[in-house]
Amino acid sequence: MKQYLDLCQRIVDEGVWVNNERTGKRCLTVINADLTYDVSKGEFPLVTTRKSFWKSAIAEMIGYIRGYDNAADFRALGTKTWDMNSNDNQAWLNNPYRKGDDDCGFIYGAVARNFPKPDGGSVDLLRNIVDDLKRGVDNRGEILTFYHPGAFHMGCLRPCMYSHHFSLLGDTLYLNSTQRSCDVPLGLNFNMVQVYFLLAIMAQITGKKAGVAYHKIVNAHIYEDQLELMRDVQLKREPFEPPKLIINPDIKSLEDLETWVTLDDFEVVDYQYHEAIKYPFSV
Ligand SMILES: Nc1nc(=O)c2c([nH]1)NC[C@@H]1CN(c3ccc(C(=O)N[C@@H](CCC(=O)O)C(=O)O)cc3)CN21
Ligand SMILES: O=c1ccn([C@H]2C[C@H](O)[C@@H](COP(=O)(O)O)O2)c(=O)[nH]1
Repeated sequence: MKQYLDLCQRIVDEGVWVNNERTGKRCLTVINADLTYDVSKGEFPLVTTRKSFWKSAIAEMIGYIRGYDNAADFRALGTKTWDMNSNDNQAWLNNPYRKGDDDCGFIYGAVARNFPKPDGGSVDLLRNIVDDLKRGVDNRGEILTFYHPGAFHMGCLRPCMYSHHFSLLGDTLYLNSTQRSCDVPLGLNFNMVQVYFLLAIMAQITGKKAGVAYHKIVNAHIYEDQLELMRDVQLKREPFEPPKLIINPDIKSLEDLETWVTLDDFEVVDYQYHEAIKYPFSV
């Protein structure tokens, strides 16, 4: 939590205004931030200086794991986060690849579970990583990537947290996640939860101990219409002690995550938080 608040304060104090063409808004921006979550110690990075809808964040990551490409599927799992990007962005609405209402196109997990090979066919990156880790193999390239520049024109948004690199030291699993672009008031609130969750659940389904997750952010920004709420409301609040994330121990495989798992399999205990803040969302 301190790491999050320090980053927010750094943007307020040192950020540079940058015009963003896609959204037509200005963003107060810094370059490079490194956040660390010790999953072995249960350091769940949930924001306490406003109510965080952590279930939405976990639902989004499960949707990526399942390879979803449709906002209706994300909604059925428990998150509305893809509604606006799939249905409210004019450039995407005009895109001939859009298959209809709620279609997100070729994004995130849809790419990673079906990564096209230049010589034909595709690779299921996640399946391969899970199979390797289960056998105790780390080939120094256990990289779950959502980033395919040759397919950007076929999706509603380029992936922001685009790479998750897993490593084994003995039977302890580590994760390095990289994010190219970060909406600190809204997106990061979810992305921190997702990095922690991804390491915890991958350790659980591969039979390894969870170690540390390292979260690298390149462009960290606050949109102009979010700044006042961040500077004058959220940053004036005192954080509470962090809560704990409890995951159903019956989740034992990638197939479990793909089939029967719901948000009822996750619980957050001892979550004390300040009241919700509604930050504007830029499509
Ligand atoms: N501008 C922008 N920022 C983002 O963070 C973002 C995107 N676009 N596009 C793709 C996804 C969608 N994400 C989202 C979308 C909506 C919320 C949001 O509205 N959060 C509210 C309410 C959440 C809820 O009720 O479940 C929040 O207060 O956190 C957060 C992240 C993260 N990503
Ligand atoms: O997981 C996510 C997804 C998206 N974001 C934010 C970061 C940016 O504000 C926008 C994406 O815009 P680009 O023009 O494609 O950079 O969404 C996030 O923080 N986390």
